[in-house]
Amino acid sequence: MEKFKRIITIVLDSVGIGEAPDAEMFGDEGADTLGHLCAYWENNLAVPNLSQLGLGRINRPEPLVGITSSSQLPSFVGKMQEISAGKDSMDGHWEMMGVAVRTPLNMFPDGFPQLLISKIEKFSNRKVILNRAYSGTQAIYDYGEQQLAEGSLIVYTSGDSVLQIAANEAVVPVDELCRICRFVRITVDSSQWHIGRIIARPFVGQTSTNFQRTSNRRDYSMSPLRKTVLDQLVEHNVNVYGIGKINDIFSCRGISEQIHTMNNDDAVNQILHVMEHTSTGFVFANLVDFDSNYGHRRDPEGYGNELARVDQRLGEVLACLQSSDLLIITADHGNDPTFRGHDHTREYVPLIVYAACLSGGNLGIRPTFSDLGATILENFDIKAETGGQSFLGELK
Ligand SMILES: O=P(O)(O)O[C@H]1O[C@H](CO)[C@@H](O)[C@H]1O
Ligand SMILES: [Mn+2]
Ligand SMILES: [Mn+2]
Repeated sequence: MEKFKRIITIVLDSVGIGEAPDAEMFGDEGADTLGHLCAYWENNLAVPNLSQLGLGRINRPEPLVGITSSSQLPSFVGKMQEISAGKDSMDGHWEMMGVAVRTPLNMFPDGFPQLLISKIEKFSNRKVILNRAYSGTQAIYDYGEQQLAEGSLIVYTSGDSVLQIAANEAVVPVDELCRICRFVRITVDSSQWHIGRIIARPFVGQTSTNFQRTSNRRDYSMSPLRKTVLDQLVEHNVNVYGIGKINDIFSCRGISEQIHTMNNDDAVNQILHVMEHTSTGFVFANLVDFDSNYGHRRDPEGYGNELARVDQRLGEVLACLQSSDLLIITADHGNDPTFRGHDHTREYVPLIVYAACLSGGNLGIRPTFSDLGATILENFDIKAETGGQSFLGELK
């Protein structure tokens, strides 16, 4: 088969497809983002495009309620298992791009060390409040009024290796919050703390009843430990278009064009824009709203509505595909909106691969997300170690 001129990979952030074999180690046995979502919606989850792309053909213990197991499009489907020590977005995306982090990064559920907090307070000249694991929306609900009155910084974390700082845009301008987060990134990088991401979480509003987070969120990730598939592509003159938080997750490395987005709808607009204006390269897009607005909020109603909205827009992406394009749809981890707690869940992720020239088939269970990166490199004739096995040869 001829190689593809362009590969478009869309990451539906947190749309997992059932507990991974090691879910128990994460306290996530029984988690099943898509399975529980479909069951919650009974037969009313309207995802015709994902269904046509073979979502219901992915092998799993129980069929997805209401999703047809026959599909008209000749796609290849499967699921991928994560080998990274963590189950955060950074882990998932890095592993897809050939860099699995096998040593766990540090987590601080009971709060970050006083030394780090003091450094943040000294640099920012602002007081740090909260400092422990908390839901981000609950944090601004419970502490937002204090933060607004004091001009302090709400520092919190989760079940991931993240340090998040929430502050009202009215008292801590976004630029200043980002400057503080960059300072924390540099400070953490030159220490023993090993934290995956520092995240700026600006919000607006006057009282706890109307506080709202804004799209000015910024993630400051560690720099990838080794060369990623993205680095390899750019070095070999293959253009990489990073849409959504891709740029943040890869610490700006290996990306030819960085496209920030406001929400999932905007992300699809940007995908379509890039597709209309290029015909070669690697388009890598993340649709974060499933995770941040619905998964962490344990909101299956909102999650399903969002999946239906994105599904509808996938119709536009399909219509825009050229004959030399390969479309890949996957996810970076689970975040079951019906599960206990409010953290990511250790799950398989779906793997849907479509091009008009294919006859369709099954890719089985891929033992690492890195199979995706290996496939991309092979397609662009680049030889480099990813830790994964390319499935390019299986696409017929
Ligand atoms: O509760 P919110 O602020 O959405 O935070 C979530 O966002 C982080 C990044 O996905 C996760 O680690 C989790 O902490
Ligand atoms: Mn994610
Ligand atoms: Mn998340």
